[in-house]
Amino acid sequence: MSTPRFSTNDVTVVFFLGGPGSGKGTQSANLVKDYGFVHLSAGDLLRAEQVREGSQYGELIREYIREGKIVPMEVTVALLSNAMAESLATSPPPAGTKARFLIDGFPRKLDQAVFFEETVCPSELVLFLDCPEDVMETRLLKRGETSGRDDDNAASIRKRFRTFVETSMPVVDDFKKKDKVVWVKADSSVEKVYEEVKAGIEARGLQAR
Ligand SMILES: Nc1ncnc2c1ncn2[C@@H]1O[C@H](COP(=O)(O)OP(=O)(O)OP(=O)(O)O)[C@@H](O)[C@H]1O
Ligand SMILES: O=c1ccn([C@@H]2O[C@H](COP(=O)(O)O)[C@@H](O)[C@H]2O)c(=O)[nH]1
Repeated sequence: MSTPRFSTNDVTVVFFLGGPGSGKGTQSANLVKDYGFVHLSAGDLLRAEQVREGSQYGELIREYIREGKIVPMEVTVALLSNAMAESLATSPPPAGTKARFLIDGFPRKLDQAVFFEETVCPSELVLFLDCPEDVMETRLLKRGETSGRDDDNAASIRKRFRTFVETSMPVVDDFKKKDKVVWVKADSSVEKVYEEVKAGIEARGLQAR
């Protein structure tokens, strides 16, 4: 078995999961401000790689995202791992503290979770936003009016929901069995959801910084 690239002595990884439109990006902004997390969105990293000049993965990523499918994990894990290394090199955490990474929208498949924890860093916690599909759909269609995202349309949203239920929920269930999940209902206001997020992570020992 390989040694993870980052030690849990230096780095705290929190995976942030939830259906498309459940509010992960929105809540991440609060968590960065109050808890000193570095926010790494797997979807954002993939979208940046998609348009990077010279990327060999641009077309593949575009197709997977439009179809709501999960990009092969080697691509995503390399992007995340490199982003962590770059963050540690350019913005190290305050002396005597561990860097905190909030990894948004990843892992979305069981093999990704295993591969990341074995080769990059074991996670400390999984924060999960639980939101009904009809609420998420309304939010995504509204976001689609301005987001410019290829996948914020009715057809892609349906495919993303299906992938989430069939492939990503088993990841949450697996972490739940390991008692690693902070489970938050996410169909109320941004402020109310954040109160529950804070209470949940603080109960697991993560304090504001
Ligand atoms: N609690 C909330 N109440 C109402 N609207 C919300 C709430 N949380 C987020 N939104 C809005 O819903 C949309 C989706 O939120 P956000 O982008 O944070 O979701 P996400 O889980 O990161 O989605 P994705 O995984 O598709 O990127 C945004 O337009 C956001 O402003
Ligand atoms: O680990 C990941 C994360 C994302 N994707 C692909 O990107 C889109 C959009 O992700 P968001 O989190 O909604 O920004 C997702 O539907 C997947 O196609 C991925 O393949 N792997």
